[in-house]
Amino acid sequence: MQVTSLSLEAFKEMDYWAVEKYKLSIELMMENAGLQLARLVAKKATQSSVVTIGVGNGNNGGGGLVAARRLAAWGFKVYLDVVVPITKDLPKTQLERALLFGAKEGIPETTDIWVDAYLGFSQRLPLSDAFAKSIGLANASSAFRISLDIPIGISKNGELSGFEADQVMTLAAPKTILEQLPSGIEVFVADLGIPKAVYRHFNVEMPDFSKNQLIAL
Ligand SMILES: NC(=O)C1=CN([C@@H]2O[C@H](COP(=O)(O)OP(=O)(O)OC[C@H]3O[C@@H](n4cnc5c(N)ncnc54)[C@H](OP(=O)(O)O)[C@@H]3O)[C@@H](O)[C@H]2O)[C@@H](O)CC1
Ligand SMILES: [K+]
Repeated sequence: MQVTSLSLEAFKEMDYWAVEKYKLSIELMMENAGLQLARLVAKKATQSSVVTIGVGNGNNGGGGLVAARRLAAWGFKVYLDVVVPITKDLPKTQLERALLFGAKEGIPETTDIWVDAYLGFSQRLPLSDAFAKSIGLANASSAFRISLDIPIGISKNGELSGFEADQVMTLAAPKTILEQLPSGIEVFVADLGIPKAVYRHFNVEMPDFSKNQLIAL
């Protein structure tokens, strides 16, 4: 029987398969993730909106930085809340690109849309104080809040004690951990470009990305 959502462990395996068997690099998939995230932010934004994108030192942060670059390229005001030093190669390159495109480091006085690309599926709880501080500021602000892939601070059974997202844009396939989120939170799934054969191999239903690469669940 096909399943419609995946555990984080199963998703990591699926992802590994796409990289190994189809030479789909993380950078390519990150580009797809970041573009869809930028589209979701832009739908909510006006040209005067201030967007803050929070990033950590991993591929979740990397996806957020691609979104930052795309949004800056479209003319939006983008700030980056860089919580920890960005030392890993790919996120570091994405940070350089986003800054060259006009994103600014720091948290502005007011934010209209706050994006959580702090940490994704490799997050361990409890979070360090630096992440907890940023989450506190985001939750206390009046910003509309969007999480990339899974919210930072979500527990294994889906309790949301971290970033209080209004929307979550998850990648490639729905994740079971997101099924426990409060019903008011809108969840979207975005296409990473993983082929149907990989979904078939893992017995998971592929969302119909043929018409739309950003689908509301
Ligand atoms: N197809 C794909 O795979 C694609 C994946 N993409 C995205 O990648 C995401 C997964 O990325 P990821 O594995 O790099 O890890 P991520 O969740 O960003 O964490 C980063 C690092 O943070 C650290 N850390 C953990 N817990 C911590 C804590 N409590 N306090 C402090 N630090 C902590 C830990 O580093 P360590 O401490 O182990 O050195 C960890 O490695 C995924 O959710 C999706 O959004 C897309 O970009 C496109 C394609
Ligand atoms: K996140």
